[in-house]
Formats: sequence, structure tokens, C-alpha cells
Amino acid sequence: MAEYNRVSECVGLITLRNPPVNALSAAVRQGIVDTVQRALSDPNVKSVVICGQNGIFCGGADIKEFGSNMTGPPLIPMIHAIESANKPVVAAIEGSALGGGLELALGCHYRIAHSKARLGLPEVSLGLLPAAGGSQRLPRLIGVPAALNLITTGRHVTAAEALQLGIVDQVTDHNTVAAAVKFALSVAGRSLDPRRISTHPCPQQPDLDALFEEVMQKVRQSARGAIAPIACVQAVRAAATLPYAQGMERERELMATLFTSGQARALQYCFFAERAVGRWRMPSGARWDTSKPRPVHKAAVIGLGTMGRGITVALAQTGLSVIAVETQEKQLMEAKQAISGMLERGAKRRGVAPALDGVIYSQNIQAVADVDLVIEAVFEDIALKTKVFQQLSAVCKPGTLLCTNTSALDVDQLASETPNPELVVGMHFFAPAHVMKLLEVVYGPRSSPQAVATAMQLGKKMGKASVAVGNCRGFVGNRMLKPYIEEAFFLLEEGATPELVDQALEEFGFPMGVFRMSDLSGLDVGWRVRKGDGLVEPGTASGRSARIRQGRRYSPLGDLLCEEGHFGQKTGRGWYQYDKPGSRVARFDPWLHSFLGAYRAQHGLVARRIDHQEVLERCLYALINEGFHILDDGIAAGPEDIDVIYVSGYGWPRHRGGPMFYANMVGLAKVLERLEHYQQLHPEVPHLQPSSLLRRLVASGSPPIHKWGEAIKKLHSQL
Ligand SMILES: CCCCCCCCCCCCC[C@H](O)CC(=O)SCCNC(=O)CCNC(=O)[C@H](O)C(C)(C)COP(=O)(O)OP(=O)(O)OC[C@H]1O[C@@H](n2cnc3c(N)ncnc32)[C@H](O)[C@@H]1OP(=O)(O)O
Repeated sequence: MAEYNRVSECVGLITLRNPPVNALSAAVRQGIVDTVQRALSDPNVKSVVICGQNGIFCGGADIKEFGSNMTGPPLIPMIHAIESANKPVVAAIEGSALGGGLELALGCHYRIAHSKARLGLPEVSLGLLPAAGGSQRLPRLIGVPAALNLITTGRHVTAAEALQLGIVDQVTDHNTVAAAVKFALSVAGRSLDPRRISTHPCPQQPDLDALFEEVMQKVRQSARGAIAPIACVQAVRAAATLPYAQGMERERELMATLFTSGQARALQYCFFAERAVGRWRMPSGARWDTSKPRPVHKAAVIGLGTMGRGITVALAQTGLSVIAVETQEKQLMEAKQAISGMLERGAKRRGVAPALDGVIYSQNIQAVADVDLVIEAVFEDIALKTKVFQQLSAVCKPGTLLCTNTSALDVDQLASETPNPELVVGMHFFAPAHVMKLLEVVYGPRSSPQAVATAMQLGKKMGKASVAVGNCRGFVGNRMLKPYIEEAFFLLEEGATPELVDQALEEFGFPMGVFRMSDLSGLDVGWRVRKGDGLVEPGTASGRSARIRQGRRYSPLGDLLCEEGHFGQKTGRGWYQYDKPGSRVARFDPWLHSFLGAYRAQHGLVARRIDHQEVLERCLYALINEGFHILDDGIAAGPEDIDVIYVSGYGWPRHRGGPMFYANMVGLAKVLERLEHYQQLHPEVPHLQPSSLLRRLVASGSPPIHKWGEAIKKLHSQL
């Protein structure tokens, strides 16, 4: 909807009204068409101002409409009518002007922005391009290089940068609408021809071909299979080389391809999934909207290894006072230096002052007596963590939330060591904790809804994609990773190479295949876990029986490499070789290949040809299958939780929407059929046994992913 008022006698003020972000729904577009028409036909009106209600100009096209039959007036002619108006139209931009919102503003003759406003064309992150003339008007206004940067990255710019680039004409710290009305009065009667961006040629650019080639190469490299960034470059190229009308035609063609692509669906699903995970719920029925978080002003971190340092930085950057505790003096001094460096570099990048004074260092756990929340990040050892939790329970003021950053231990067991288990939750950060977006908030059966709400709110404040999950071995992310990695090991035994497996996964869109990733994180990490599980045996046994442990197929390949001291990048040898320890460029390792040959010979395994499809099906479907188990167990509340975890923490390509969305796209029946096929070939591999939920979903007609929640509830109630 759009509301119309006449203000200052001769200014028509149009206010977009569609909370929460004034998205351009059919009703809003109709409202704009009607009110613009009214303003232009009113002889008392000399100029027009368009603004949005509640401090936000416009968040763009209504993304929810994309999934349905679109009705109402189309955007392009609506914006064209504004640009062609014979009275000046001024956009008063507060909050955000994004996507179609900025395209609407670019159709206006002038743009006034509040100093805190953000502007951008983020369509690329939804698998689209700015298709309401944005790809054609922006390069004409600010030049090709700057427009390419904004459109291919989708980044939001501040009002100050927008002014510098020439996107807005004026920035105000005061009432934006009042400033725009004043401005509109001052320009009434002036010629509008120079203000109609679509009539301008693109500013001249030397070596246009070379520029586009360079940008296209860069974009292809970073897109990892995503098609929208490439279409964005093509659309801007059309703006630079074709007359406006033909450029618009090209924009439309490119948009039509993107609009109907699976990638756009996947990316738009991710947009809504990231918001849906904030509406968490627990099996007890506790929910985000009925659980009030406690305020957290002061926090503490116990243990300043890699994780503790990153968590301290992330907390301090949020503006919290942090007590950072490390009992060993030398480690404390090293940590202090490292944390200060990270804070300084982060502040420099963001153009703010480093929050160095926000962190107080101590060797004494008593220093945390008055904090609101503690995050324990000591070594992964249950006895050590138990001791720390007992100390914290004695030291902290009543009501302090006790969080563990464990990635593998039982949160409920730790909770049971404290007098107030309801105050205990897991906050599972990912390394480096001040950079990685993901946070798993792990609740045990006794965690209070308030504790979960507090950790979730803190995670949001820290800018993390925070997902509430139940307590189980590996939580959600690492639990699903286990079958994925095991399948990759089995593929090596059967004849694949690390290069082949990694190439298949990287072509799928992962930034790193499983073996390059394992070299980066260290082979010894998994070795330690397998030893703890009693799976590691001396490497001399041979034959099939040596590869069945605890009743299931087991590959000792990773253990054998560790016995050789091959821990990955840090030792310069792993699944690949590196120029020196710590170096990052993975190279083919002839030793590894003869080692694999000797291993297969020792175990009577005959190498066979394995193709990319088998790699993808076995690794990804095993991971997805575990995702179904997790849903069935109630560890994740819905597929969105799993998908956000994988996209934001495990490198799952965003344009494929996350593992559960991918399964939905491939077709549940097909995933089930392939799992059954591989399970028949490898009966000693339990993780290839299709989950009962997957079977039940297929049996109930494979409902689309947004209906899984209902289907799961129904299927459970039938049990
Ligand atoms: C057959 C072939 C046909 C081919 C041709 C088809 C042509 C179709 C014509 C299209 C013309 C193209 C027009 C344009 O170029 C395309 C676009 O504009 S796409 C949209 C671009 N905009 C964005 O990407 C902005 C998205 N939003 C945000 O970034 C943020 O929401 C915000 C605006 C910065 C506000 O942030 P916050 O304050 O943190 O709030 P939330 O993010 O939590 O959002 C609150 C709430 O609002 C929902 N929402 C936000 N934006 C939109 C939107 N644009 N449409 C719909 N809904 C939106 C969001 O989901 C939250 O709701 P919840 O999910 O929590 O219920």
C-alpha cells in the first residue's frame, strides 16, 4: 500500500506502507502507480517525495511473491513512469534502499539519504540480478567499475559511500523526509532531462573489453558454480555497450533464465531459512517467542587457546566487557598479544577503534564472579571441563549462564556436574571463532528455555547464524560430517584418489574437498577421537576382517597416515604434500599414491574406476541420510536448521541451498533409491541404510521441503 498526502502546500508525499521492510508487493506497486498518478495530475502539486514508513525506505521486491503467480502492476513501467514525470520526484531514503527499493530510487530524479541508511543491489545473493532497470541505470549513474562491484557482490554501501559514488545527492543527519520535502521545493520547475538516468550514456571507460574480461574471470573463480554473478556481469556489459532499450531487453532475458533456475530457489530458501532458525523451538514445547533472554553485559571466557581467543575477540567486538582467563602465565601473555592483534586488525578493517579496553585478562578463575555468562573453552577433556564447571558453579553469582564450547563432549553430562543444570548450554563456535558465521547453541534435556534464549540472542548480537540444536554426539554439523568423511575413506580403498574425490566435491561447489579440508584441520583431530572410541588398532593386520571394527566397516587409512606423522598442513604431509610445514598449497604426493597401492594390496582390495557421480552420491547422500536421522530424533527442529548449519559452517555451496534442500531438489525418491543401491553393495556400512524418516516421507508422496515439518509431525503421531 502507499499513502498519499499533500505537505508544504505543493509537495505530494507518497509513503510506502508494508511492514516490516516496505517490500514492493503487488498492493504496494498498485499504491505507487495510483499515488504517482494522483500527484502528477494535481495542479497544486509542484514536486513529489517518496518515502517509506517506520524508518525504512524499501527492502526491494517482495521475495515471497517470486514463488507464486505474480499479479499487480509490473515494476519496470512503474519506475519508468516516475522517471518520465514532468514534476521532480525525490526519494527520501531512511534505513534501507535495497534491490527493487534502490531501483525505485534510481527512477526518481533526486535521492536524499539519512546518514545511517544503507543502499545496495543484493539481488545476486538471491540468485537474481537487478531486473527493474538497476543493472542499466546504476552503471550510467556511477560508471561501470563501481556498478560492477556493487552488482556482482551485492554489498550494501553506507550513505557516505553512496554520496561519494554519486548514488545520492545529499545526506542528512536530521529528518530525512523534511530534508527531502525542502529539497523538492527547491528544485521545482527545474529541467528534469539531465536527471533521467536512463537517457544518459554510460560514462566512458578505457579498455572496456579488458575490464570485463578481468572481472568475468574473477567472478567465475569466486562464484564456484553460481550463475547469478556471471549474469550480473553480462547485464552490466549490456549497459556499457548497448542503448538503454536494448540493455533492458538483455536484462529481461538474463533475469528470465535466473528467475526459473534452481539456484535462485536455493538462495531464496537460504534467505528465509536464516531468518526461520531464529524462531527456534525445543521438543519440550519451549519457543523463541515465549522465552525471555537474560541481559548479558559482562561475559567471561575460560581457556585462551585458539577457540578461546577467537571467542574473546567476537565478544569484545560486540561491545561486551570480557574477562579472559588462562591459568598459565606464559599462555596468558601470548593470548593477550594475539587477541590485541586480532582486535586491532578487525577494527582497522571496519574503520572503528579497537575494543582493547573491553578485555580484562586474569590467571584467576575468581575474576569471573560477577559476570552474566561464561564460555568455557578449555582442552576437550571431560575431566578437565568437569573440574572447570564445578569451579564456575562455586565462583559465579547466582543465575550466571554456564556455556561450553565443546565440539564433541556431552553437554548434559557437564550440566549434571553443576547444581543448576538448567543454566548450562553448549555454545559450539567454529574456528576461527571471530570469523566463522556459525554457532550451534546446544540444549540438553535440562537446559532452561531462558538459557537457550540468552545464548541465541548473544549469538545474534555477535552476528552469528545461531541455530538451536539438541544434545547428541557431534551435535548436528559434526554428526553429519562423520558418514561423509567415512565414505570418502572407503572410496580411496576402492580405487579413488584424494585428488579425484576433492575435485568432484569442489566442482559441486565446496571451497575444499574432504581431503584438503582434513589436511587443513589436522588429521590428528579425528585420530584422537577414534582412539577415544577404541577404534584404532596397530596397522599390521590385513584382509577384510581388519577393516571391520565394532561390527561395521572401518577404514584405518587416516590412522596409518597419522602413525607416519602425516598430520596435514602443519607437518607438511597429509593426503597431499606441502612445500614446508604450515604451507597451504596442496601438491600431488607420489608417496601417498604408492602407500594407497600397497594398502590395497595388503588388504586384497582391487582398485576400480570411480567417477564423480559415485563420489557425490556416496559422500553427499550419506551425509543427507544422517540429516534425516537427526530430524527423526528431534535433534534439529526442521530442515532449515540443518541447511543453515551446513551453508554457514561447513562450506556447503549456498546456491545449492543446504543438504536437505538439495535432497528435496534431487527428489527424495531418487536419494532413497541410490542409498538402497549402495547399501546393497556395502551391507556392512550402517550409514548407507536409508533412514526411516526418508522412507516414510517418500511413502507419503515426497512432500516439498516447506511441508516436511507437518509431515514429520503427522508421521510421528501415527507411530
Ligand atoms: C518466467 C520468467 C519470468 C521472468 C521475469 C520475472 C521478473 C520479475 C520482476 C522482478 C523485478 C526485479 C526487482 C528486483 O531487482 C528484485 C529484488 O528487489 S529482490 C529483493 C532484493 N532485496 C533484498 O535482498 C533485501 C532483503 N532484505 C534484507 O536484506 C533485510 O531484510 C533488511 C531489509 C536489510 C532488513 O533487515 P532486518 O531489519 O534485520 O530484518 P529481517 O532481515 O529479519 O527481515 C524482517 C522480515 O522481513 C522479511 N523480508 C525482508 N526483506 C524482504 C523482501 N524483500 N521480501 C519479502 N520479505 C522480506 C524477512 O523475511 C523477515 O521476515 P521473516 O522471514 O522473519 O518472516
